[in-house]
Amino acid sequence: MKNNNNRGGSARSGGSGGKRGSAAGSYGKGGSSRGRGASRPTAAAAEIEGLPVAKNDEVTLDIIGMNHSGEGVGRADGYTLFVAGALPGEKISAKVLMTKKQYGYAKMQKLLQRSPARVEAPCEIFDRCGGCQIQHMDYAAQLEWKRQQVADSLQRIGKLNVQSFVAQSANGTSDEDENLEGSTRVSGDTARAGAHAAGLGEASRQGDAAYEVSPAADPAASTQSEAAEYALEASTDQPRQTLEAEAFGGGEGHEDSGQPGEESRTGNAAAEQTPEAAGTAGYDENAAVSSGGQAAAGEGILVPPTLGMSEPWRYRNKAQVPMGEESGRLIGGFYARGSHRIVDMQTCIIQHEANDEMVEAVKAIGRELGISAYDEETGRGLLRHVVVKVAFATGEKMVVLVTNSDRLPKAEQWIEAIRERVPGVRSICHNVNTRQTNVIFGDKTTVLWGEEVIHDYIGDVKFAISARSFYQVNPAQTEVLYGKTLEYAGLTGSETVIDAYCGIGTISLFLAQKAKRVYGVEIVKEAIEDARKNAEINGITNAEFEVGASEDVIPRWRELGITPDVIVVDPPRKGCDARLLETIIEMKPERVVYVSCNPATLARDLRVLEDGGFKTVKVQPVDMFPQTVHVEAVALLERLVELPTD
Ligand SMILES: C[S@@+](CC[C@H](N)C(=O)[O-])C[C@H]1O[C@@H](n2cnc3c(N)ncnc32)[C@H](O)[C@@H]1O
Repeated sequence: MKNNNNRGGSARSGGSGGKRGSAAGSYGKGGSSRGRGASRPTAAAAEIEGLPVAKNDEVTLDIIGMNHSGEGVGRADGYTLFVAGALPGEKISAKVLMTKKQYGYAKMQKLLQRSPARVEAPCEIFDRCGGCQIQHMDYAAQLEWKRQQVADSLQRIGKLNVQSFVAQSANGTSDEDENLEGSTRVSGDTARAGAHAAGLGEASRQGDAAYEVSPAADPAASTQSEAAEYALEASTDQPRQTLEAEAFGGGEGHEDSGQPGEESRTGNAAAEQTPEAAGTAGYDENAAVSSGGQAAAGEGILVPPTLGMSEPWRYRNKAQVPMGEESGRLIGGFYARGSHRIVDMQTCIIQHEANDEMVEAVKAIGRELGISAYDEETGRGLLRHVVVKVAFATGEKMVVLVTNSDRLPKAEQWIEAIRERVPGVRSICHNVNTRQTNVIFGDKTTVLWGEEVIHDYIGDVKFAISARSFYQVNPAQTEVLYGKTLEYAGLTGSETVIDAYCGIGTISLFLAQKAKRVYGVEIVKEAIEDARKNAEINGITNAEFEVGASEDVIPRWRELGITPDVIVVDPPRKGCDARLLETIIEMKPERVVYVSCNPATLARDLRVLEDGGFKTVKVQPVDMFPQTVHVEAVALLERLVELPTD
C-alpha cells in the first residue's frame, strides 16, 4: 500500500505496546547518542527525498535478520529499517523513528508473528539497560547467530571460502561429528528456533547489494561521519583503516583492550562498539550457511558451532559501573542502549553475585558519606566509576574507586565501610582519572588498603590480577578458549612460540607448559609486571615478557634471530597492526593461532595472512559473552608449503 507521499511500501498498521523483551525498550527519546540523557537519534537528520518511508510512518515489517547491535532488520520497499527488540523471522508493526539515506530506525509497536526463538528476558531492566542486547533470544539461537556472524564476516570481509553447512537433524545432532568439537549442541526444537532466530532459512536468501554496503546500525555510528561509515562498510579495499576506526575509536584505552564486554571506556557495549558492517548475518545471499546445523565436509574453512555455556548467567568476574545522580541521589548502573544515561540497577544477572554486592555496598557508602558523582557534561563531581572484580576460583575480591580528583575525601571511612560490608575483600584501590574522556581508568592507581592484586586460577595456572590489567571476564569460557588455543597451537614440547598481545601472560603461561620457549609481548607495563609475577608464582621459567607494541617488538625479535614455530595473537577489537602481519608473514611460522573478539577485523587480517602464504583451516566461535552480541573466535592457520621453483 502506498502512503500519501507516494513513498510506498510502508503498509500502515495501528497498535502500540509490545511486551517486555519484545519491544524496543527505551529507544526514540531523542537527542544525540553521546549526550547524557539521550537515547536514540530520532529525526535529527532532515527528511530525505525519495525514501519509501518517513518519520512517524507506521509500517509492517518482516524481520529478515539481526545486526551487530542485536537489532532486527526489516525492509520497507527495499529500504532497511533497524528495530530493537525484533527477532529474525518475526512480523511486526513498527513506527519509523528516523531515516538516513540508506537505512533508518523504527520502534516496534506490535508483534504480529512471533519467532520460536523468542523468550522472556529474565532481567527486570533488560528493556532499559544497554548492558545485554539479546536476552530475549533463546540461548541456542544466540549461539547459532554468533557462529553465523563469524562465517559471514569471513566470507564478506575476508573473501574467504567457508564450508557449507548441512541441516541439523531433529534431535539436534549431525553426522558430521568431527565438526562438533565438543560444542554445546543445539537440540531439537531449539535448533530450529535457533536457525530461525539467526535469520536463516528463507530470510537468509533475502540479502541484497544495498544491504551489503549498509552502515553501522549502532547509534554511536550516527556520531561518525557518514562518509567514514560508508568507507568502512562498503569497501574491502580499504578495510584496515576503516575497521580500526570502528574499534573503540581506534585503539586507545589499552589498559583494558577494548575486548567485547571489557568496556575500557564508558558507555555500554552497544554504544561503544560500533558494528563494522551492520551485521548482515542471516541475510547475506552469498553466505554459505543454509540452516542451523553442522558444516558439511569439504573445501573451505570449518566454522563449527559456537562453544557455549551450560548455564549462561552470572558468568562475569568484573563489573565497571558508571556512577551518576538522580534527583541528587547517587546511582550506579550501565548505560541505556546507545546513550550515556545511567540505568540504576540493584542486580545484574550476568555478573557474579559478589560483584552485585560490592557495587551495592559502594553505592550505599557513597550516599552515606555524601559523595557526589562525576558529571561528564560539566566535568564536575567526584566518583566516576566503581570497578569490582572477583576471582571465581579463590573468591578474592577487589574494589576500585575511580575518581575525578587526586584526593579521595573520607578515605579512611571508605576503607572501613568497604571492609565491613564486603566480607573477604582483599584489595581496595583508588584510580585517578581527571580527564574529560570516556576511557574509564586514569594513569594513577594507588592501593588504599590490602593487596595490589587478587589471585585466580585458570586450569592449574595461578594468576595475579591488578586493578588495570586485562583479564578475561568469563573464567569458565576462558578455559574453553585457551584450551582451543592450545589445541590449535599443536605443541609437542620442542616449539618456540610468540604470544602477541599477551596481557598478564595468561595464554603464554598456558602455552609454556607444552612449549620449549614462549615470548610474550604486551603494551601495558603493569600487565607485563603481572605476567612476570605470574610466571614466577607458577614456577614457569621458559616464558619471557617484554613491554611494547607487538608491531615494534616482534620485528626486533626477528632481527635478533628468534624463529617461532607458532605465533599466537590475541589483539583488541581493532585487530592486528599491519606491520605485525607483515612480520608474521616474513617469520614464516608453521602455524598462527588468532584469538579474536571482532569477527570483522579477524576476517580482514586472515585475508592478509592468506595472501601472505597461510591457509585458514578452522575458526571456532566461543561464547565468552552470553546474552550480548559480542562474538569471540579462535582461528587456526597453517603455512602453505612452498614448492621449489626451477
Ligand atoms: C584481547 S586482550 C588479550 C590479552 C590476553 N591474551 C588474555 O587473553 O588475557 C588484548 C591485549 O592487547 C594489549 N594491546 C593493545 N594494543 C597492543 C599492541 N599494539 N601491542 C601489544 N599489546 C597490545 C592490550 O593491552 C590487551 O592486554
